[in-house]
Amino acid sequence: MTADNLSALRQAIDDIDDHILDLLNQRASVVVEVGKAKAGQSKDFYVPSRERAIYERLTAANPGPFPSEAIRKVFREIISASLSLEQPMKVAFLGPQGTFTHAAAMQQFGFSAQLMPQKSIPAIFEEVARGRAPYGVVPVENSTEGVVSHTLDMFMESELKINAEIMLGISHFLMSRSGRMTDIKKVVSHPQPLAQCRKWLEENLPDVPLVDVGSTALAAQMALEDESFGAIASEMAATLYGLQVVKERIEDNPNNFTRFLVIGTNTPERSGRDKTSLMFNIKDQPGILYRMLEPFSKREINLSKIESRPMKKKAWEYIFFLDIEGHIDDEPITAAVTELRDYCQFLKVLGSYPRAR
Ligand SMILES: O=C(O)C(=O)C[C@]1(C(=O)O)C=C[C@@H](O)C=C1
Repeated sequence: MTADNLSALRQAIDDIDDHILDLLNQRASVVVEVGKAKAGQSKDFYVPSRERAIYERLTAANPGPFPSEAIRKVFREIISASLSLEQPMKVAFLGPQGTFTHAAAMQQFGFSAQLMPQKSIPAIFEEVARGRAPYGVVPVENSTEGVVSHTLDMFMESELKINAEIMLGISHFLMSRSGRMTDIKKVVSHPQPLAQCRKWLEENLPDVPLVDVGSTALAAQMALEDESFGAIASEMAATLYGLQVVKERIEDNPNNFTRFLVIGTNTPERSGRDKTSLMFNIKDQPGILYRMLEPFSKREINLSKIESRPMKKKAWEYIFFLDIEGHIDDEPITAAVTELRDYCQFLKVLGSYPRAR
């Protein structure tokens, strides 16, 4: 290739980039108009179903060679930046910076959102309930460790609604100041990641004591202070805190996902592929467990999750959490929930929201 040829190709790229920039600005101007129209109708600024439809339409229409996996990431940032023109998007999440909840919030809301770290799950509910952030992100279940009971318990007291779900593939990284395995005299992390890396730790650091701390990000901060600490945290935490990665992806099960919920004050519009979460307490009667599922099975409504938690106020009474496929405004779902209500002492619809991919 000659130098002339290379500069001609670069000129072609500059021309295309100018065109992309022009189109981005045209798009941003339209989004500002959408914002004004929505404000006039008191509609929500953040519309997860519309965002999902945009990603899916563009991925399906992509002729290549631009990689389809990158389309969501690029448009995630375009939408995030556009949304910030409508309204600065504040999102409370379980901090400190670098937690998996931080990564989930970033995946959902992009870099232009104003992410606000909180000390606890109740603090996130509080920020949203008080209107200091329109949305919050909380972890709800992990594919290997099960539910995050703090989050389910919060729904017992809170009137907030689920607005979206986020699925995040979880990979654990061992990190330290020096990046040398031989310097590690203690391994620190949240109890869940420690449990998820149990086998790897037994095989590779059998005599090193394990220390539980409140979050993976806190573990990363501790490793930054003390060279003899190895922290198990996200790749994002290693970058944020400037730690050296000792070993990547040390989780025993590579199919490790955590599901997060976006909580807000409203119920999002129907998207056509939704999920509804319910919470209820049933009257104690023979056969009741069987009967509570009948309204769903006879309408062929798919249940994606059932979970029970002890009711704190009464011993041996339980609250059920049920996820079903469909939106609460879909006729069969409304009918099934009305029927279920007859067997319940109380029933709360925690939200209808677009299903994650
Ligand atoms: O369609 C809307 O309601 C918009 O506000 C526009 C837009 C976008 O940039 O396309 C921005 C934010 C919403 O969450 C969804 C889509």
